[in-house]
Amino acid sequence: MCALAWRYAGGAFFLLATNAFALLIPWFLKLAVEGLQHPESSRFSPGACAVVIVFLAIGHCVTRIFSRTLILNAARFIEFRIREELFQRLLLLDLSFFSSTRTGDVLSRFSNDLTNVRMLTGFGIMSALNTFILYISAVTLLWRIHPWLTVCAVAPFPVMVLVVKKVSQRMYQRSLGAQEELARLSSLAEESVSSVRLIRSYCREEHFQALFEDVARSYLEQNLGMARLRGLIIPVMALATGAGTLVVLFLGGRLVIQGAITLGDFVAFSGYLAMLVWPTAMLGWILTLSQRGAASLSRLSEILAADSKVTDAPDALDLKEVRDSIELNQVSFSYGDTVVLADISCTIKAGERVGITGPVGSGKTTLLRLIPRLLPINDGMIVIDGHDINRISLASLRSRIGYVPQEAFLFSRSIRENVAYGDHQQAGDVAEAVRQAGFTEDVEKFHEGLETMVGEKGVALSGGQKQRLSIARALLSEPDILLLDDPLSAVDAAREEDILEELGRFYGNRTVLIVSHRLSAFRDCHRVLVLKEGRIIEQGSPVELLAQEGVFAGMHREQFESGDR
Ligand SMILES: Nc1ncnc2c1ncn2[C@@H]1O[C@H](COP(=O)(O)OP(=O)(O)OP(=O)(O)O)[C@@H](O)[C@H]1O
Repeated sequence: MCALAWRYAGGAFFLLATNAFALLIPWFLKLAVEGLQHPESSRFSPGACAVVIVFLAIGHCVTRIFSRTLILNAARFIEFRIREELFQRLLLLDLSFFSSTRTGDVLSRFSNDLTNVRMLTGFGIMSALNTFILYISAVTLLWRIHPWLTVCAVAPFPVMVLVVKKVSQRMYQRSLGAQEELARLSSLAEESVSSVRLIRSYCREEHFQALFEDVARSYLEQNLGMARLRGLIIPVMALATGAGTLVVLFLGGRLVIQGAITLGDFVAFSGYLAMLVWPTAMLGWILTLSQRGAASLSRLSEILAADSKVTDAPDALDLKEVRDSIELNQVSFSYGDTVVLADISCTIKAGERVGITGPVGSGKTTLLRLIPRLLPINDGMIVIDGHDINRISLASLRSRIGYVPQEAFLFSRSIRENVAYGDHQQAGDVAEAVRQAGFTEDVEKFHEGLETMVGEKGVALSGGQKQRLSIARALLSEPDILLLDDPLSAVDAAREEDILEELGRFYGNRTVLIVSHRLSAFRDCHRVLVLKEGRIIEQGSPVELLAQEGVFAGMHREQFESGDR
């Protein structure tokens, strides 16, 4: 049996013990009362009963601690494992999952849904077990004292279960609402803090103040509503207990007078009935908890069971180095029903530098993302060094490729750590990569050089600096293939010249694909592909394309005239 099952089994054992101790207390109270009434015929003196009750109370307390610790900790372990697995799955999921799922939604699965599952597997299971044990044993004992009195006394209980279930459901809705308002409040506060300059320059302080007040008020109302509901539960329980006690007092009292039950029986009966009140209220809560937990489990399993199209084939091979060409054979790609790339075929020889340009949305980024398998190929095939990339292990394929995405993502760490991010062996020369990316001059201006912290998402760096850091990160791993997605869009023309000079030296024998709107980025390229609506409409060396007088030549003319070369 696994450790978790042992914890639950141990927890159940201690729950049994704790209930046994609890149930014996009213029984000894009964014996004590009978001892007081008939000292001559009773087996235990009231004093002996009091001592036993003290020991029973201690036993009850100790076993309760063990049962709670074992079961609630088991739930914590379950939560820990699901969280781990969830995160592992998230890192493996296809990019399409992230395009179709909101970040807030993913985060809420990590917080709300995991909490619901923990509550179900901890408190839920413990309370269900406890209620089950207590009901079986207490009702049996009540029945033994007097069957009809038992039926009358527990009659109001189903009403209590229904009311608590209803109230706890509404409380859950309120708590969801409150959490959503809190999330809105936090993101509004974060947005306001990060855009404080913009708010001031447009004199929008009052507007944001009013917006914040609205959300804060709605958060307050949700919480007040929750407090009102919570306040309802106690009177409901008191009502049900009172009704039960009234029945016991009225009917039970008469039974004592008639001599059908003893006074001790009456005391024990009242004790057992009181013990049932809390577990009965719990029953309503457990029902809500299990509905909520089941819904959360199914939301979590959507991620846990989500299919990833980009995975390693069972017999995936390791790509040690890339010596040969990259071939694209009739490659197509669609986002849903929208065709983004159609029938792309071309061969990029080893060491060739290929520029890719075309209008906005023509599929350039998508084409680059297909090569390291960041997106799955819908149709056709990409072959590197004679191997279909779907048969190459993802880790080895990606380790041979340096990819500089359009938007540089930086972690809030130092420049050095950001550059060395992909260098698992920490063998690369960070300073050299920084130099090759044309970033040295900027780094030297910072007091702490490479150790400068870049702030959250690199707020302390300019757009161009972020891009160059991103290039340095890709260069550090000395890749055989370099994929650059508009890497110089935020870099000024003078700096672009220097970076291209440095990059040109780094290119060496590497195969390079560089996407750019600025044609000047293609100065070292042997060939340029022009994409339009997902198809290659022109290709050739820059000189050949200029001579063709097509789209490329038109773009060149425009940029030449506007001075953006
Ligand atoms: N995650 C996505 N989900 C749905 N459609 C997408 C997604 N990403 C891109 N697209 C669409 O695919 C098309 C091609 O996008 P892509 O980013 O490849 O174009 P691009 O040529 O690189 O554009 P740009 O020059 O602006 O960088 C666009 O029409 C875009 O709207």
